[in-house]
Amino acid sequence: MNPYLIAPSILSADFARLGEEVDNVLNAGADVVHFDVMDNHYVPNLTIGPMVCEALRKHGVTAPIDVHLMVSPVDDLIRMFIDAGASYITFHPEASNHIDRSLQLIRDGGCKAGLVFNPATPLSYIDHVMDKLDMILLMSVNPGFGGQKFIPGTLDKLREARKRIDASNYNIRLEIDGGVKTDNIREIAEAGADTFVAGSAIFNTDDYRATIDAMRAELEQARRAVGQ
Ligand SMILES: O=C(CO)[C@@H](O)[C@H](O)COP(=O)(O)O
Repeated sequence: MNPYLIAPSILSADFARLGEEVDNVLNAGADVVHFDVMDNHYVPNLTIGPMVCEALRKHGVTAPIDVHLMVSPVDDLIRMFIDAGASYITFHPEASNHIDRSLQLIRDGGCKAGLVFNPATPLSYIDHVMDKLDMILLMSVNPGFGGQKFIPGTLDKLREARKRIDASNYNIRLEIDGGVKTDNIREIAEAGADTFVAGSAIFNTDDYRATIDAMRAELEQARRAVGQ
């Protein structure tokens, strides 16, 4: 099993102080910067693009930047985020005209590639592209906004995805995004996730380190429970 990674979603950060917010959350022990890109077309909201990713790199961020594209179409932005310094690039399969080609584009650009599944999107999209995946991201809310409630049915979907990954020969991260909090992260990890996006649960607290430490303590319990 891969080490557990905590990936704060900067959607809930103070955008007026973004560089400082990212520094603070990384200094508080976060592993990955989760970067939500919304286009007011695929989802009903508008956020940040490749210029902001590049600005974070110029600011000195060396941690992995995990770019979640909630856009349609995807290929032009994939190219731009490769150039902007992304580490992971994930997209929604129904937003790409050619899923295999878009995944290959990401890998050819030197980034790790992944597919994202909305709560009602079937996992079967992974069937013929497992060899091109570094990450599967399950949305546990409908995409577009931070601060929503975790949809409990996602736990079964996580178990199914975990089985599929373990039965394959590939090292694919299983990421969860939406409504992840200190009081449910353990159950989510026990269902099979290894990468945890949390926006409001971290950025809406005064003490990022205390929140991340509390999440890690829960994850440690999960690790014991799943026997890793
Ligand atoms: O991609 C999204 C929303 O579309 C997420 O990354 C949210 O930003 C997570 O926020 P919280 O539910 O953790 O507040």
